[in-house]
Amino acid sequence: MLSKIWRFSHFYLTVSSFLFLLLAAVTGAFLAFEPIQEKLQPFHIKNAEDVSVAQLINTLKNKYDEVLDIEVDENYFVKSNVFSMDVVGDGQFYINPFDGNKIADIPQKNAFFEFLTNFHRSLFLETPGRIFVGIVCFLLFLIAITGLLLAIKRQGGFLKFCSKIINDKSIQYNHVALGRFMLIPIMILALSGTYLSMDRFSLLPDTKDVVNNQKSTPNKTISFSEFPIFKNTRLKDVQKLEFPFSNDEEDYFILNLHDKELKIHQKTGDIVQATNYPFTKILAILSFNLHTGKGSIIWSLILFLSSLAILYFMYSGSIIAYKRLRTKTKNKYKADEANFIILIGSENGSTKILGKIIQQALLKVGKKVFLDDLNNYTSYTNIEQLIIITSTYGEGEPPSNANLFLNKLQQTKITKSFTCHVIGLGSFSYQKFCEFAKKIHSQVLLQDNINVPATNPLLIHNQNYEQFRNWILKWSTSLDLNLEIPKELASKRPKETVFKVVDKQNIIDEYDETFTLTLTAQKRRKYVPGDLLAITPPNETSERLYSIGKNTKGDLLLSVKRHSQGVCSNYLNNLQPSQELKVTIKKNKDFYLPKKGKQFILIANGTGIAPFLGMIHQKSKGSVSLYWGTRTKTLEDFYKPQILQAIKNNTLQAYHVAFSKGESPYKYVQDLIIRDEEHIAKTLLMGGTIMICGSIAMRNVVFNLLEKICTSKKLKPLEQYNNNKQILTDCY
Ligand SMILES: Cc1cc2nc3c(=O)[nH]c(=O)nc-3n(C[C@H](O)[C@H](O)[C@H](O)COP(=O)(O)O)c2cc1C
Repeated sequence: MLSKIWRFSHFYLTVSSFLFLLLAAVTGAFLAFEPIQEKLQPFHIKNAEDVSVAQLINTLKNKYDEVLDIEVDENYFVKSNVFSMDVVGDGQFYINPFDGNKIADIPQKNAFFEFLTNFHRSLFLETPGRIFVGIVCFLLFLIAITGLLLAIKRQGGFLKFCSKIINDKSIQYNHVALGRFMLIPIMILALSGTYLSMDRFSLLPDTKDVVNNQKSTPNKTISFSEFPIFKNTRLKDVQKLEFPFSNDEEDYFILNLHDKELKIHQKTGDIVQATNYPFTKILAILSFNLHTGKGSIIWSLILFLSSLAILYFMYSGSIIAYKRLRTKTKNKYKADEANFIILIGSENGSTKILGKIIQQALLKVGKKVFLDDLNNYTSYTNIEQLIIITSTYGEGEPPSNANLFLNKLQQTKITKSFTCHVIGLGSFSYQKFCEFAKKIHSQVLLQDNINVPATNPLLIHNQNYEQFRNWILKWSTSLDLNLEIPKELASKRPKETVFKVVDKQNIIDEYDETFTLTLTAQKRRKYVPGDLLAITPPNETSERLYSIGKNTKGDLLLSVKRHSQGVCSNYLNNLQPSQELKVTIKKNKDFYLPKKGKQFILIANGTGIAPFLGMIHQKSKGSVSLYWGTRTKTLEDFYKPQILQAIKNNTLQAYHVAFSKGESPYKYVQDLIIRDEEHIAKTLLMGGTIMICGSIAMRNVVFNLLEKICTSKKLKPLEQYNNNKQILTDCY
């Protein structure tokens, strides 16, 4: 509930201040350079800040006929207003505090920065503009606070706020990861701006603390440079010193320090009156420096980055909000009219899109369907089928629109029995993969009157649409429905590419048949070993994915096992050289040979060798070992020239093979792993990468072995290597 409030506030605060924030951030980014430009002016004299006031007065009095005042700015540049009958000149200028010489005239304020400053402060609307700017600045502070609370919630609590954020390549990741760095400076920026506005409109209490000292004795006259206060005060503590206007004893030196103003008797040097600035004024000075970056190049640069970060947050926030709004639920039928109920558990909306796809497809064939959040679960009068699709968050926690579901499931009396299917969306990067969907599935299994055909829920990694689509098609066929499910999730369809078959080789042994297709693209298309090729056989609706290999000429290489009933493998097997086929290339960046690292171990079984046949020709900075489990030597011979070529070119350093049906001391790829466990352990320890491609069964066995190696060699738990992407898999 609380997180809903934060999200709601975060969204509406940002929307309400959107335009000004945009302008403020853009102008702020430019203005951050003003203090840098000022600081880089050649008016700075080394150690000027350590000169005492007495020393400076002495120097100036000797050099000029009259000194009116001295000012020291945030950069410790010293200005003085002097009068002289001599050629040394008079007026106000920058001086060298060591010898009193003029360094430079005071330059005019840069017109560009002046324009921007006025716009930034008041939008050229004078007082109403300043009030508006002050309010928006306060809103920015609230936005930063609500954003911080949301980030804490997303990370699973305050203590985990600084723990690693799993990079799921989403825009939310960028939003949160950048937020962790930039929210604090943005808060300071917003708070100091708000404070300055309040100060400007005298909204802060102004309680001056004035201390009057006893009048001094008139006959004790000493020279200025001997005044203890001047001797003990360095320029770094001074803002301004005004000299007495006349010789009248009632005319004092007025010394403005950073925290107080002193009136000093011009003959005796006694402090006649000390006015401590109220704390609010000291804070206002601090706020000014923090908001403008005056006096510090580093802080100015941080302010510049914060302004850019605000712009990025506005962009990423808009996309996140758009995605959420796009998935707002609309229903044609009421809950009690519907036979199909789809309930969604989603935090960021992607799961909802899947629910909508089923909803639209069912509506198209005239079915009554109702789509809702899991939290709104109730008893439905006409329900026949319930489809639950949910993501998982935190450590196996429900998304925020599903946290009440399990309780409601227990409490709601089921008046009409129905069939239920559970689909979980999650990511292998998290320890508790699709945990919430699993929890739901185990709970619905226990309910009377709910028929659950599947023993396990369908669990989908990384929103794999293909897997989801295939499931829906199978489910709808079982209900005799002919649903039209779009082939691609994205509104922008990926480009189809025409490839020509340049070579085809079949390898038939007594066990089965494998073949390779060498394809060349008609138009130049960029692909990387590890990418996937999506092929939809003619007259078919669902596509099949194949890992892409690449030969030394840059042609695309497919390795396919022919299944006697397999529609796609038979379609591909029937292709002959010079025939064409249309395919789409899907980027699979999670399975590229990493650019960094010193050790790479590639593990494959069967046709899982395909992407590795490309990778072993890539130039990497480390040593690459290939482990392959295949059936017979005949099969190996088929791929061997490519492998030998890579060894010759020194892009592959080691190659190990096991034959499950041939003569070999090693039957399976896992036997090789047991043999080389030292090498595997060392690779993990040194930050190297293990890539696995092939069957899921092989992956599971290899994972078990890796787990054992991690325990016996006292490495970190396997999950950690998984999480930091030292183990990459592409299995089917
Ligand atoms: C902060 C965070 C925590 C997550 N925790 C898990 C988790 O524990 N288990 C899991 O399988 N997936 C986890 N995921 C992945 C999401 O469940 C997955 O990306 C899902 O597709 C998001 O769907 P949605 O956009 O509908 O919320 C997490 C994602 C994020 C951003």
